[in-house]
Amino acid sequence: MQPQKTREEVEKINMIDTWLKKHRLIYVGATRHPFILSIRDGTVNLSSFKTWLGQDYIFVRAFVSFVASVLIKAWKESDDSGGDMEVLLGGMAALNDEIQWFKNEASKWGVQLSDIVPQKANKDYCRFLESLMSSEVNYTVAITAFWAIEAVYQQSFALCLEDGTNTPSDLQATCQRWGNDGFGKYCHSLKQIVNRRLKKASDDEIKKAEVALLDVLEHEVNFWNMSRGAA
Ligand SMILES: Cc1ncc(CO)c(N)n1
Repeated sequence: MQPQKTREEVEKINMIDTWLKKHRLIYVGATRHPFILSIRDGTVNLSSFKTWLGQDYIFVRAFVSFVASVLIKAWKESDDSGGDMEVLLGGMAALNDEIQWFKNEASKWGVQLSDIVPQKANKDYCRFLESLMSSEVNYTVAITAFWAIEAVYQQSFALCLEDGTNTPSDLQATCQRWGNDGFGKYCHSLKQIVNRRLKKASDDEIKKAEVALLDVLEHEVNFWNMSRGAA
């Protein structure tokens, strides 16, 4: 007979779900933010949307550098039994598309990207990404943050595509970008990598990864809040 698993062992099998249960309220705060709910119910203020668009373009440029740093950590540290590098490379390819998409979208909405000044929440978030790029931060912690950053957008925008929502037709493409099934599957692959790493991680690494997740959720809420300030 197999020895019974302790509660800690059971929790570690799917650490992410354990954490999302534990930090439910802050997760919901990041994934059902009033800005997203306003897109979903069609009451979104267009100046809010444009603010978000311009700020996110700046964020994504920093994010690409962060993803490159995660790829380097994967190469150096991962046993790569899950094909981590391919998943990360796919993410980078999607970001290449995404930068072009932001440029097209900005010109469609009359947003001049060269004039955008990063707001405080954006600068804080980019600085946080930079701190994770340090070689002192290990792969498990960095990829936990990476998954969380992608998952918040996936969950948020998928919410705007559900049946019975009033998402304005000219914002559908934006919601599709992060809310589509392919992006959902990609986030799921990232989550599996994170869970696999956390199962083998030391207590210290696990603690740091949990803090990184909470930091991401807080930065995401502050990021969404910027658009509200513009209304
Ligand atoms: C602020 C923010 N979080 C997450 C993503 C997902 O790529 C993004 N584009 N911007």
